[in-house]
This record gives sequence, structure tokens and C-alpha cells, in this order.
Amino acid sequence: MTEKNTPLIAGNWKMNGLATALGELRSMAEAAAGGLAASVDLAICPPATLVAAAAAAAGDSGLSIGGQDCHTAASGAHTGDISAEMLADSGARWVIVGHSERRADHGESDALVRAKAEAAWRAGLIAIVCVGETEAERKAGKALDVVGAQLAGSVPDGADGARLVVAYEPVWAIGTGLTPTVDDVAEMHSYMRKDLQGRFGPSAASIRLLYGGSVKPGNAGELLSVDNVDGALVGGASLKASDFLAIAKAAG
Ligand SMILES: O=C(CO)COP(=O)(O)O
Repeated sequence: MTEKNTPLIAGNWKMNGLATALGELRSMAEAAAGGLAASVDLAICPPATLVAAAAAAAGDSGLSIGGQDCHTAASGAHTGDISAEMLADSGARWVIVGHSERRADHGESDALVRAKAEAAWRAGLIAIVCVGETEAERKAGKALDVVGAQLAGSVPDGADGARLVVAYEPVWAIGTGLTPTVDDVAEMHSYMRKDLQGRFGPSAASIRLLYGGSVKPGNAGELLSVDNVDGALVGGASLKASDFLAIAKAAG
């Protein structure tokens, strides 16, 4: 690795958060504006119902807001769906695509995830593309192959660090309190870096590679110190400002 990327700590609130959760977000924004955002990029991806209010609450604090999914089309007859343009219009800067929960719950394929990432770019958003193996795949020694195939299928052509982030989230580590060993994270992140450099050239060094899966204040320092880990995608621990900020401080 040459120069270090600015770390990104992104929170994924999943299907959690009523308007009352904006109090936590305001505390995060205060810390961001108080100096934290100078060394770490901070983002929260609340449920779609809160994107506009969260963006208004965050203002120009340095805490930015993202969506958790988008449709491939800009508009149209797609009841219940939300487009990347709508997220951007609500003040979002990022959108997560291909989270394992969407791949599992909604049968999202690599091709669909790729189309969603392209939709994000069309709307001017940065796509956070998620990849990660299941427990059975890791046990079978297929983790690298599975993630390599997901990267090949889910990341659009023309990717660079200005509009793509990749999050490695082993499915078995999400919400379980389990994490891979530091060596396993290092192996996977180095593999992903080489894979992206093989496809996109040296500029792929600026594509931030996040680790996600049971990141907590207590393990963040160790996980974030691994080579080629440029930040974290945090689920449960991003719901509380104190936990999220402790993780962000470990990155700064
Ligand atoms: O899925 C995740 C973030 O997208 C990780 O969730 P947890 O941090 O709750 O394990």
C-alpha cells in the first residue's frame, strides 16, 4: 500500500429508527463538527423514512447521510421502491447496495447489485457495494472465491475511489458478535485490493475497503489497524452515538 485513504466509518441502521432516533444522530453530528470529521469520514444510513430529516439534522456538520438500497430506475411504476435520484434529492450522499440481507431476503443477484451501483452513480451518489461469504462457504475454504465472484459481478466498470466503496461483511459475522481473525481480514482485504487493481489499475488503491460484521468499540481499533482496511460498516453499534463515536475515534 502506498498512501493511506481517509477512513470511512459508516453506520447502517437497517430497519431501526423512528424520529426519536434523530437525537442520537444530532449527537454524532455535533462530534463530527467538533473536529472528528477532520480525520474520519462519517456517514449514517438510516431507514428511507428518515433520510431527509437526518440530512437536515446533520446539516454541514461533516456527518453525511446515505440510503440502504435503491431501485435501478430513476422513476416509474415500482410501488414501494425508492430511486437513487430520490435519495440524492433527500440529501443523501451514499447508498449501500448488495447488503447480504437484501441478497438473502430479496434474492438480489450480482447483476442486480451492479445495476443498482450504476444507478447510484447516475444520481451522483457514492455506492457502498457489500460482499461476503456465508459460514458454510468459509468452512469449505471458498471465502476468497466467493468474494472474488461477487466483486466481478457486482462492481460496475469504471469504478474508482471517488464513487465506489466496497464493504466486506462475512455473513456469519453480522449481528452475531463473531468476527474473523485479524489474519483472515488481512488476507481478504489484500485479496480484494489486488482483485480491484487487476481490473481498474493503480487508481483502485483509492477505493475504500470497509470491514463490517460485529464491529464494536472494543474490537474496532484492532480491526481498523489491519492493512487495506479503510474503515468500517457498522450495524448495531451505530444506533447509539456513544458507540458509533468510539468506533470513529478508533479510526481517527
Ligand atoms: O450488516 C452490518 C452492517 O451493514 C453489520 O451489522 P452488525 O454490526 O450489527 O454486525
